[in-house]
Amino acid sequence: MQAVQTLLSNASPVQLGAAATALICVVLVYAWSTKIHPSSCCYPKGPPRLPLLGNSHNFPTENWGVIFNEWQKLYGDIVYVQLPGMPFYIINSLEIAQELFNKRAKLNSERRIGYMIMNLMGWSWLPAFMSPDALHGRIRTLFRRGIGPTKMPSKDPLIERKAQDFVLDLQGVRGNPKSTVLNTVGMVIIELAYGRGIVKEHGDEMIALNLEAMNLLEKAILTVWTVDLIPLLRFWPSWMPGGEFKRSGAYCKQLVDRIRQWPFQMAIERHKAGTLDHCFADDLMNEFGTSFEVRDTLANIYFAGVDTTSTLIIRFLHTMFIYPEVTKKMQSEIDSVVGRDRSPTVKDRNDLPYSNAVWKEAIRYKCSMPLGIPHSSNEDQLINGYFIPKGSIINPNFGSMLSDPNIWGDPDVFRPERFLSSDASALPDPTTLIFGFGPRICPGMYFADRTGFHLVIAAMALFDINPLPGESVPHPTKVQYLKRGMRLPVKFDCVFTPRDDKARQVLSSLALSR
Ligand code: HEM
Repeated sequence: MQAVQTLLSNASPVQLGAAATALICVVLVYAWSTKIHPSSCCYPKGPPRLPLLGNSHNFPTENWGVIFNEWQKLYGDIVYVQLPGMPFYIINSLEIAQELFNKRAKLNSERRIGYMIMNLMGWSWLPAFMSPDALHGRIRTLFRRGIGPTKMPSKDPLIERKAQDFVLDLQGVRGNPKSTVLNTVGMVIIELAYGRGIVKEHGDEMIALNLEAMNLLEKAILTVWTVDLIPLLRFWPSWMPGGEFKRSGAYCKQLVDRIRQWPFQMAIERHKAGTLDHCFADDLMNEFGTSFEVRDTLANIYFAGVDTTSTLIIRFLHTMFIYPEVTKKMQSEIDSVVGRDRSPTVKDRNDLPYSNAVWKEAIRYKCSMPLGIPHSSNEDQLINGYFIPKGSIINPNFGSMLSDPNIWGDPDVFRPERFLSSDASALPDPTTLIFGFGPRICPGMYFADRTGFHLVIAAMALFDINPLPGESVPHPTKVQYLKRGMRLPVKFDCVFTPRDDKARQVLSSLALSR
């Protein structure tokens, strides 16, 4: 203090004036950096916008993952896009995503889904679309009770039995194994939810119903609905010209209502009669009764789990197809741990470090589900000096995070060994990252990872994945992927050939035991 007084008494008026100006500047800069300025110029960079139309003209209608990665290279870790009435942010950096969705979870865990999907098509009960309120919290609790990390081991017998069906079905595949994988995962999920008896009697019908509703939802998500932009249209009579949106909404709603009610009623009847197998429905009804939350948790599992888990498995099998030398290494690890006389069990996983590394790398490499479900902000905020207004859509780009050269060094190289090196613990875990963030992180992640890994290990223990006769394995750089949200290979024509006589024997004895 003394020193300050001495300095002041020795200073000239000009020096005092300069010091005061500097002090005021420091105070103003501090105030500026801690206060949010809605009118500020500090929006992140983004693709060129047109007056009034914003980015409506150059926002992609497909291939989002690839285009968002190109934008990352041009505009950086936060990209700003202006859609009609909707500021849209693409978050390409893991660090920024963790700040926004984990540390500031209270500000950034909303969803913003339109009236058409929520009200007219009847999807407001899907937890992925709900606001993070008390009901959403209760449904997440039910998920934890049924398929949380401590519950999953009780599902191992189901997963192992279905893995046996899977390898038997793969024997017959000539061409793309997609439908075999989708059918297996669909059956695992429906049996997990409603039990073996219901699946035996109604499984195919339930899958068909769910698929139809899911296709309608997928199309609806990719459509800009006029009723979402002009709320007055909500009162437009469905029989009037232009009322098609109401009629197609009503059609979807009756499908969705059937998906929620019909299997649940069957499960209630069997539960009362004591004939319901041990399953998710049984666990939840024993603990929580037959509330609508229980019904909706069960009905959601198929939508949320089938396409996603199947995509991971198909992409893994395809990666093994194009990297046969990795398949060989994995098989020799499986042989040394499991032997050749039995099928792998879920518990074998802990003893398969190389196979686990391949699973992680297959999820990371050219990420199959590059975009999560967009979050929305419920308050104005600043991030790294950029402004995000309340009501913005904030979309994590996993594809960019999983191919960031600052994290991965050589992201375009398929190299499972990166997860076995001495500094592997510093790497993000793709088997966690792709499931999202904060209070909205995927509640099905333990199920998807456990089931997915076991199904692929069961397949790799017995089969080589070869090209069809007369064709050859495509070079990894020549592979093309679909331009949809789930990036499956455009062409995956293969044949699952039993590795040798030992594998044929295991398959024959499995077939006999059915
Ligand atoms: C490979 C498979 C899967 C992937 C990659 C995946 C990924 C995701 C992602 C990225 C989210 C959004 C997280 C966020 O907003 O930050 C999510 C949400 C969700 N997932 Fe999954 N998921 C998978 C499988 C499953 C399965 C098997 C189930 C159910 C059995 C499931 C149920 C849900 C639900 C209910 C939500 C909404 C959570 C909420 O908004 O609170 N998912 N999933």
